[in-house]
Amino acid sequence: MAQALYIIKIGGNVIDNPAACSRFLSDFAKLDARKILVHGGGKIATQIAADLHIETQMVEGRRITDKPMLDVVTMVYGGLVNKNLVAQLQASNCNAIGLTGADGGIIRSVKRPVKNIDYGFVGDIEAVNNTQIDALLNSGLVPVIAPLTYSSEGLLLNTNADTMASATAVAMSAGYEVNLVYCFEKKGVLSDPDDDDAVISTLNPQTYAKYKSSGVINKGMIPKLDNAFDALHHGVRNVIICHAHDVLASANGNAGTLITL
Ligand SMILES: Nc1ncnc2c1ncn2[C@@H]1O[C@H](COP(=O)(O)OP(=O)(O)O)[C@@H](O)[C@H]1O
Ligand SMILES: CC(=O)N[C@@H](CCC(=O)OP(=O)(O)O)C(=O)O
Repeated sequence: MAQALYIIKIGGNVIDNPAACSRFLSDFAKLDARKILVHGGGKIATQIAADLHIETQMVEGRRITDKPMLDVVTMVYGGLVNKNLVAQLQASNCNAIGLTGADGGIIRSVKRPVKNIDYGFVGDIEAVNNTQIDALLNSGLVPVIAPLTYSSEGLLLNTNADTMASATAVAMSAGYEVNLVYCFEKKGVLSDPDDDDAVISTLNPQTYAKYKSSGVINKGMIPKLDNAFDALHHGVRNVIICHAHDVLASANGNAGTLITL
């Protein structure tokens, strides 16, 4: 059997909460396996853009990224967030290396074509260089990947972090048994939005369709789950959605929502 690899995605609500984030990072550092961290940071980008009097516009969970907004997300994701995560992991004896999709050419995308909506400098992933990522893992490094990609024309493009994690998980499945874990600020996918303990233990496409049509699953959870099912359809072994505090428990299958086909 191929070796296990954990690809863990951490969302912007946790990154924006210093206590929750440092608890997560200390647990992530303890995870004794090959691992990759993919991070978001949408909430901080929105705050810093507002400080600079740049308005945020989201359509179906995706940020409209004009040139001023591209500059903000480049500084926030590629700099502020990525380098702080790396520094904290280094302090926990985890040999992290921070990368955008452009570094080492690890994730290439194409600027999203304009149809009804012009998303601006947003990338749709075309290729993940699993050989290059594997070379980093083989040298004992832990990649920490920011939600930015590059195009063959040399553009830097804003790319959703859930999709970065899913595409990386699919590409790495060529050589590993990949466990993809989406960590956020709730205990899992909930069957009652007002009850933080109402965690759905297993979600398959049928139950997903039911909860989605009743409106129980909505907003950012819909693209996250679409990415989760997509990963399972393309060779990823396991997908879990759980609280950032439960990252170690989830690695042992004891927390969150298990996504199945
Ligand atoms: N049934 C549900 N269970 C849990 N969260 C849900 C559900 N439906 C919608 N959500 C929302 O989905 C959000 C997670 O998606 P998103 O905002 O994209 O998070 P992140 O930035 O962490 O990736 C939660 O903060 C929550 O508000
Ligand atoms: C194109 C697009 O929407 N990109 C996202 C990338 C950050 C992200 O996905 O952050 P979270 O995981 O914290 O939501 C954005 O700028 O919000």
